[in-house]
Amino acid sequence: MALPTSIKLFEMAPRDGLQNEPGTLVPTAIKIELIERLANAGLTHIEAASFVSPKWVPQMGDASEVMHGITRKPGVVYSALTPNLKGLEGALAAGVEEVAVFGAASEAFSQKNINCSIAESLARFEPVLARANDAGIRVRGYVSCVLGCPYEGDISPHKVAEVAKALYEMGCYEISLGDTIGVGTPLAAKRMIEATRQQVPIEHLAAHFHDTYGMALANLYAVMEEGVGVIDAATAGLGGCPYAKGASGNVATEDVLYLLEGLGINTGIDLQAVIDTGIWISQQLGRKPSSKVALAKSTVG
Ligand SMILES: CC(C)(COP(=O)([O-])OP(=O)([O-])OC[C@H]1O[C@@H](n2cnc3c(N)ncnc32)[C@H](O)[C@@H]1OP(=O)([O-])[O-])[C@@H](O)C(=O)NCCC(=O)NCCSC(=O)C[C@@](C)(O)CC(=O)[O-]
Repeated sequence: MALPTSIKLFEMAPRDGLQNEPGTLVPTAIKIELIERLANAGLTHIEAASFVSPKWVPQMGDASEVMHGITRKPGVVYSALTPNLKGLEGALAAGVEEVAVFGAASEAFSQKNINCSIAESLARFEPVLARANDAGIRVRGYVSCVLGCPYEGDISPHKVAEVAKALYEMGCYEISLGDTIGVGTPLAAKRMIEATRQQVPIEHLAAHFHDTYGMALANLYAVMEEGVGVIDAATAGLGGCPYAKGASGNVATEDVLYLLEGLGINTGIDLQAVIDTGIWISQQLGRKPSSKVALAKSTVG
């Protein structure tokens, strides 16, 4: 199948990128500056915060302050994770204009991550969708562990399709399919998409691939060939998941942009500005960006 002619990038660094940062809390001002720099670089969808329990994910404990603190750029959607009604109410009070619920295709991961079964999570999301609908905001849905689980191992593509379908039928406008621990390979990624697109139209599917085994770009190319046109990525390749030990961050935004430029797919995003932002945030965190493109195009290496 031909590759999509346009790709929407969903930037994850402020949320998925920072939620698992070890050590001291990243200052709110740094998070705000990161979000503003990303918007200025041309990213139009930025997952900015997470309204989850601060006991579970301390780095996201200042979600409200972050959302209140950012200067919003017209045309940019600043979204946040909301696992339940409490999170949604916090997000609404902070002026969030799009939220996301997050489930899993693995029972064990669901328990570790959000302390309930898959069925309980779906039941918990129903009132979140209803309230968000009343408030006039869109809800994205995530499915974690679509290509493998740290506790259960292999995950059936049919289980992924089943959970994605439930979220879509509940009203999620887009379903982001997470290779949470980055174990996928291209053929497995294709098979997972083939099964899921039977239940959810391909234009409502997004790829959210972590790069633990260095396969994320290859997997993205494979699912783009299946028609996936939305990609989640984190500048500097920041991140990991608190409930998936050893998992590295999302595929780096810089690397995805370089791939897309090479394919002649224009995103309107300024690659150099993203590289600079990745170097800046990595310096704040005391490390180098994990983006190969950033390292190749700069002197930080
Ligand atoms: C879902 C819960 C809250 C259930 O946690 P729980 O303990 O089962 O919830 P509860 O309803 O029994 O409440 C317990 C306490 O948490 C509070 N609470 C309850 N809800 C909230 C809230 N929204 N915001 C703030 N506080 C909250 C609640 O008020 C209470 O406070 P206490 O009375 O003990 O002081 C918990 O398990 C949690 O916060 N988990 C966080 C999971 C998480 O953030 N994981 C990382 C994101 S998912 C991910 O990274 C994957 C993804 C999306 O990127 C895709 C991929 O890569 O695959």
